[in-house]
Parts: sequence; structure tokens; C-alpha cells
Amino acid sequence: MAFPEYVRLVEVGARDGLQNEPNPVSTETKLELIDRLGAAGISYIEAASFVSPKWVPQMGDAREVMTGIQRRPGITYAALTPNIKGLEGALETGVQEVAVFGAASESFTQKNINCSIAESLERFAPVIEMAQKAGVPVRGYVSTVLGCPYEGEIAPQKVAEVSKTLFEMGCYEISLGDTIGVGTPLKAKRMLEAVNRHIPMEKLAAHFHDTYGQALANLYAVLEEGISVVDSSVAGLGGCPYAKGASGNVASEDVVYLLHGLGIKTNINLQLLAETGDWITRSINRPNRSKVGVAFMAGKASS
Ligand SMILES: CC(C)(COP(=O)([O-])OP(=O)([O-])OC[C@H]1O[C@@H](n2cnc3c(N)ncnc32)[C@H](O)[C@@H]1OP(=O)([O-])[O-])[C@@H](O)C(=O)NCCC(=O)NCCSC(=O)C[C@@](C)(O)CC(=O)[O-]
Repeated sequence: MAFPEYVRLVEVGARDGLQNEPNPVSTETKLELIDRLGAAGISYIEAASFVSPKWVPQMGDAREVMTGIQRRPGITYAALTPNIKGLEGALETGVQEVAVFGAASESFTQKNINCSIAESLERFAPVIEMAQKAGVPVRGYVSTVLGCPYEGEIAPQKVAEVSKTLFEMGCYEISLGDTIGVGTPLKAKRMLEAVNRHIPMEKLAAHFHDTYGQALANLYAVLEEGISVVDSSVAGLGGCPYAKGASGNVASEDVVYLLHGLGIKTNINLQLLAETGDWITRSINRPNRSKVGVAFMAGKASS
């Protein structure tokens, strides 16, 4: 199969990227990050998460973030909403899209959202229904698609089952999360094939973490299969609070560099994106995990 002509990046740096930061990140910093990402040409920004602040304190300012964004035309600003309480909060801020998040592993679902897979799906049904009534599209995440921190291997069939259910419940797109970054290209392809038997490729997204340094290789593999939506995080920020040792998402700068090298359009200004990665990592005192970002900034410093 040929590569797609255009890939939409779903930038999750402000949410997945920051949710696990041990030190508080100010609302002001989050808002500047979101604004810079928009200026760099990102068209979809996952900006916040309406979850319990007891579970994920770093996302406790979701309302302030969502209402503080200077919205740019053509950009979708989205938020995670695990239940009706979260959705109500998000809708009050005029959120444009929301996402529910399940997993293909029972243990991870328990640790992450305190219920079984079946209960999570029951809980999502009214969330999806209410969002749709409000005219807000719902994205569905499925975590642990290539491995679970508690259960190890996850059967592609299980990933397909949960994905299919979320899709049939009304999620317009299913994002397949390698939460702990253990996947390899062949595994990623096999998992995608299993899901694609039930869901069209254009309704699927790849959400790969880079813990084992395989994320770009895995992305290349699924791009070959026709994936055209990729979740990533500027400077490779992030990790999941309920997946110990999981490092950040694949870095947005690295993904954009790969895509442009393959002749795939993104409408993203890589220089501005690299500057954003440099700025946020300095602001929160983190290493920049984007090789492309570091190289770009070194080139700029020496020129
Ligand atoms: C889902 C719950 C809330 C269930 O948590 P629970 O304790 O079972 O919920 P509950 O309904 O019993 O409520 C307990 C308390 O939380 C409050 N509460 C309840 N809901 C909300 C809400 N929406 N917003 C604010 N507060 C809320 C509720 O009001 C109550 O407060 P109290 O009466 O004790 O003061 C909890 O488990 C939770 O918040 N989990 C969040 C976990 C999380 O955010 N994980 C990271 C995101 S997933 C991820 O990163 C993976 C992904 C998506 O990136 C893809 C990948 O990489 O694989």
C-alpha cells in the first residue's frame, strides 16, 4: 500500500506530555505551549484532561486551560473526558472535541480508570451519547495495544474487540496506543491488521510511545499500511501516570521530519515546532527527547 499524501498530527504534548510531570506546570505555560503549537501549524491540539485531580493533579486546571486558549481558526482544541462529570466540565468550556479512553488490558483499565473493560464501555456510552447530542465529536483511545505494564503481551484480537466496540458506540476515530512503547514494526502491523478487519484504516490513528526507541520504526510500518493520523508530543514529552517507566510519546518534530522526508504533507513548520520543543523543555527543565529538535536548535545556534 502507498503512503498517504497528507498526515494529520494530533499533538498531545499539553495533555499526555504534561500529565505526569512531578512539578506543577503553570496554566500560563500550558497556554503558551498551546499557542506556540498552533502557530507552528498543528491543526489538532489535545489541550487538557477533565479527570479527577486526585488521580492526575497536573490536569487539575483543565477548565482554566480550555477557557484561556486564544483559539486560532482551523484548529481543533480537544480534551479527555472519562465520564459524565468530565464531559460536563469540558462542554462548559466550549470544547470542540472530546476523547474517551479505554484499554485492551483488564489490569491497566483497573489501574487507570478504576473499573473493568466492560464497566468502562458502559461508562463511555452515556458520555458519547451526550457529546453527540451537544454536537461534539468523540475520539476513542485504546491503550496497551502492543503490551501492558501489568499483563505483558496483549492479543491483537482483544485490541480489535475493544476498538470495534468503541467505534460502533460512536467514536469517529480510534487511536491505538502503545502506552509503554514496547511494540516493534511487525507486531504493530499485525495488531493493525486485526483492528482493520473491523474498522476502516482512515478511522484509525497511531499513538506510539518511544520507551524502547521503536516508535518511528513502528510508525513507518503503519504508515505503509495506510495510517494517516499520528499522535505525537512535542519534544517527546510525557508518560502515563499508570504505566511506570513509560517514556514520552514519539516526538512531534521527529515525526514531521520523517513524514516530510517521505514526501508526505503535514502543513507544519518544523522550525517553529523545534523552537517550541526547545522552549517548553527549558521552561519545565526537562531534556529534549526529540533528536530532530535538538539537531535543529544546534544548527541554529552554530549558524
Ligand atoms: C475515571 C476516574 C475519575 C474514576 O475514579 P473513581 O475514583 O472510580 O471515580 P468516582 O466516580 O468514584 O469519583 C471519585 C472522586 O473523583 C471525582 N471525579 C470523578 N470524575 C471526575 C472528573 N471527571 N473530574 C473531576 N473529578 C472527578 C468525584 O467527584 C469524586 O470526588 P470526591 O467525592 O471523592 O471528592 C479516575 O480513575 C480518573 O480520573 N482517572 C484518570 C486517569 C488518567 O487520566 N490517566 C491518564 C490518561 S490515559 C493515558 O494517558 C493513555 C493515553 C490516552 O494517552 C493513550 C496511551 O498512551 O495508551
